[in-house]
Amino acid sequence: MSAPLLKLDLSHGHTGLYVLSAALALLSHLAVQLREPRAPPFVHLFLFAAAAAVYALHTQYALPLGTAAAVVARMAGVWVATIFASMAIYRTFFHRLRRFPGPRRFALSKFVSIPMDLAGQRPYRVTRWHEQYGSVIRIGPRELSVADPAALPAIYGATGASARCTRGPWYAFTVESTRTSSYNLQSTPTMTDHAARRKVWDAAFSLKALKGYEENVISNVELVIEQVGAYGAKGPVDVGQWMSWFGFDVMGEVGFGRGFDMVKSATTAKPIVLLEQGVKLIMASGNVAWLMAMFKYLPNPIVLFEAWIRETLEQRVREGKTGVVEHDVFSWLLGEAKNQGATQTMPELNADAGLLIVAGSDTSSNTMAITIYELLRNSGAYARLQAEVDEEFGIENATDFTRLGKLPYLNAVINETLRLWPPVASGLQRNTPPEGLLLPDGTHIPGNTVVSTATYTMHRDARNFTDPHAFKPDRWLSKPAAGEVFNQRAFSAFGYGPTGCIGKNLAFMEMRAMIARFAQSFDAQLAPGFSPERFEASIKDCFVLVKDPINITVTPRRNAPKPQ
Ligand code: HEM
Repeated sequence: MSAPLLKLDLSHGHTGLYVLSAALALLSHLAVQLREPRAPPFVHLFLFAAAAAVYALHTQYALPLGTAAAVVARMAGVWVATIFASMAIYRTFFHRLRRFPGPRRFALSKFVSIPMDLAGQRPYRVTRWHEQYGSVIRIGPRELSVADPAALPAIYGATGASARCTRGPWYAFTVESTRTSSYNLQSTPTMTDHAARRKVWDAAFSLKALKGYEENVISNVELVIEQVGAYGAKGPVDVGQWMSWFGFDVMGEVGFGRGFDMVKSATTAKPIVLLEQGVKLIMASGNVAWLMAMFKYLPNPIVLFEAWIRETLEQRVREGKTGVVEHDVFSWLLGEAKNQGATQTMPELNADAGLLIVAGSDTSSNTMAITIYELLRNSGAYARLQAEVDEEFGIENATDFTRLGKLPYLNAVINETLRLWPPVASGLQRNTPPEGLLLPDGTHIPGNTVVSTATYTMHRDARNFTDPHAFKPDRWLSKPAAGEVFNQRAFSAFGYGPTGCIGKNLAFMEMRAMIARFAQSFDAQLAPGFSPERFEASIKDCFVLVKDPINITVTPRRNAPKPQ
């Protein structure tokens, strides 16, 4: 037996070992102070140290293996308890964010946020905290939430300190959870790299490119109208489900020429089932970096969806070379549309394909479904929309995108729905640069702080919108009356600045055509027994909005315009 590296007297028990664990925990805290552990190496180190300790106690101190393992398990317990206590004390009394108000528990650890995110309650809780503590609050150990519209340019703007911000840790987590481990456009950390990458995407969403997608959008809208008509003749339909199928079908086809045929088959395709499970995992586990990064080592929906994307894209690239595919987003990202090669690597393109499906589907489909819900829930709104569409289009199908863009009430109902139910409801995290950020109200946000604006909160704030919880499309149509407020600067459903939604125009194409054609084709009502209160309480923010079915009855229009 060789001499022990560290001489410990274990003849009077193991107290010395536990004191050593506590001391190591304090040293570990010092090592990771100001930074949250980000990646599995941290966990690997811990597991390696534990295994080494068992081995050393067994071989160097002749403890039986079982006893050595039990002692090390207790040492690990002491280590964990000490580091948590040390972090709690530091974060409460010494941290640079200690002066910001907010719910105390949430300042101690991101673990505390997991149940809230699993339940999809983040925007609602954050709103209550803002009401209680003010406009700038601490919602995590090194995280602040801001509910002041004037702060949007300061945090997300293209110039000044905001341009030196990087994407917050949540974006890195979404990358760390994948095996490709490649950034997509949205998660690209620095604003300079993002701007370079966005140029490629800009071409795919130019007016010329959008024109190429029109036919595809229209044929998918028409298929929904046909299917909802057929299924609606048999009984109530869940309009949320139909819009979701439509959203994915369009994104598959417009994205890379590969629809999922979900509207046609009235079933959810396997990759989409995986995706829906995966995004919930991201939302909940994204609070704790190393937890998220562990997922990629286990079979889980995210890596299975990733594998599907990889195969689909490889096939798309092969087809592109034969010149078969045109008019899809990837014809631009792959450089086919301009007869050039792709400027991005294959892992980057895979990551972007995943982003396209995630960012472009549930966002628009939730908005379409909830717009139809709001129109049916609010007396007279649906009939008013029908009248507007009839007046413009008569017996012609309402699919001319230029004319749809000019219908005031149609656009107002979509915007009002986005205000009440923004599909990206929680804040978009930024990491502040070393010098920090100055907000317009004079608040200085220290460097290396995670900060975001609270979209849902600002949309539901009576200081920005009179009667903020009511569906009132008219607020978008005329100047506010005396004593009323309409602060359009607070409306940030599509994000803000250079990282704002690139798909906004495509989303509006889909939403306008779908809602107008729906109103033109059907008389509709919320199904008997449907409870709006229960439905609204069911809406959760699980990275995408998750909600109960919206059951409605539809019948062909009785008073539709007739040919002259
Ligand atoms: C009602 C519909 C939509 C809403 C409310 C919405 C909202 C948003 C928001 C808030 C962001 C900023 C996210 C961030 O900074 O992390 C964003 C980014 C993005 N959206 Fe949308 N979106 C919608 C539809 C679409 C559609 C249809 C597409 C695709 C065709 C799309 C593609 C993207 C992409 C690629 C980004 C990342 C942009 C970047 O980082 O530069 N979105 N969207």
